[in-house]
Amino acid sequence: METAAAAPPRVQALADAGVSLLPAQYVQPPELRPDPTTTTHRRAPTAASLSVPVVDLSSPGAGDAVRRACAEWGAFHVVGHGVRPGLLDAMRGAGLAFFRSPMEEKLRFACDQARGAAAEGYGSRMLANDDSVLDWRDYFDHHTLPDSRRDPTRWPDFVPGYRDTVVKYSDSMKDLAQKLLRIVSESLNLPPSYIEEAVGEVYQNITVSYYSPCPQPDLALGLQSHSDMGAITLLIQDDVGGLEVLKDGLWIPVPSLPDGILVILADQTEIITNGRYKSAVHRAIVNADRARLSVATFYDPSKSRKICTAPQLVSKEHPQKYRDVIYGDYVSSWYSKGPEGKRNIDALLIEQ
Ligand SMILES: O=C(O)CCC(=O)C(=O)O
Ligand SMILES: [Fe+2]
Repeated sequence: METAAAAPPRVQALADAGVSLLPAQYVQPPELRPDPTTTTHRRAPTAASLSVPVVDLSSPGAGDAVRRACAEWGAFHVVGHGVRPGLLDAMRGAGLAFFRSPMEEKLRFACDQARGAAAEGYGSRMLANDDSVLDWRDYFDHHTLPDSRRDPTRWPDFVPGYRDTVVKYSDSMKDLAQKLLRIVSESLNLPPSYIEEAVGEVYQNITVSYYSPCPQPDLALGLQSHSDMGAITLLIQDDVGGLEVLKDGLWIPVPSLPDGILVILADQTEIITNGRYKSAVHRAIVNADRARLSVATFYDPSKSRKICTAPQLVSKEHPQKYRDVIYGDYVSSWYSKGPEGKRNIDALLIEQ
């Protein structure tokens, strides 16, 4: 178990101190760097025509567009989603105000390392593993649902309106995630409530990530390559850019879309849909000039929930791909091993 003394400094403190060389703990191995010379995953040329699809949820063709986007990308922007644009801006604004506040204020809400890697609060590192390369990122994680986990007194009190904004944002993202899960279920000819019921009671976390300017951005990652572990993630970001999605071996930049929300399918949806829809592998790169902010809202099962593939999607042509899994076991395997360049979900593959 890690001790508080071993905790790395906040990335923002390193950046504010004006370090000109990236500390060794943050240096990625050559093959994982943003522009590696040796890897199968290259970055798309800047003018690449490939970009994450945009689906207008208010249009009659939304169902078909979601089906295509899920099958081809596992990630897509939604517009026409019905969420008040002012709420998206308020959430980004609250997050930014937190990170721009004095360090001693922020540290009053530091996550408790002793409570494990997924503890709520202000933190910097994800993996408990001491030898893993660190992300060039600080974050604030909020436990927002179910209500029994939601304790706003654990969230910043020094940014006016912060707690109220997070509560409103949480409720609104829950509604949108459920609407999307219904569309996703129907797009596979499952009953509309199928995936929502397979996931069970929603465990929602909201993570605000803050990527400080990085002295040597070519050597670092803001957030290493991963897929999200739960069912579905909804992400908003500012206009700085840095999020990339892996598509057919190429890293494709995901620009921010004003008022748009990025939908990212996560691993449990891949298991439930028998791999018809894949979780999207993504990462965040950093830059030397501008800090970047994103807000990810994770819609996850409870730790005790058993996740199983929909029998309707298993057939002779589509044999079951993944073993059933208790969600808590799935999460602990990730925290103990880390992604190691492989997809976590591969550990569940059934030999065909
Ligand atoms: O900052 C981003 O754009 C990505 C965040 C993310 O992928 C995550 O928190 O899981
Ligand atoms: Fe993610």
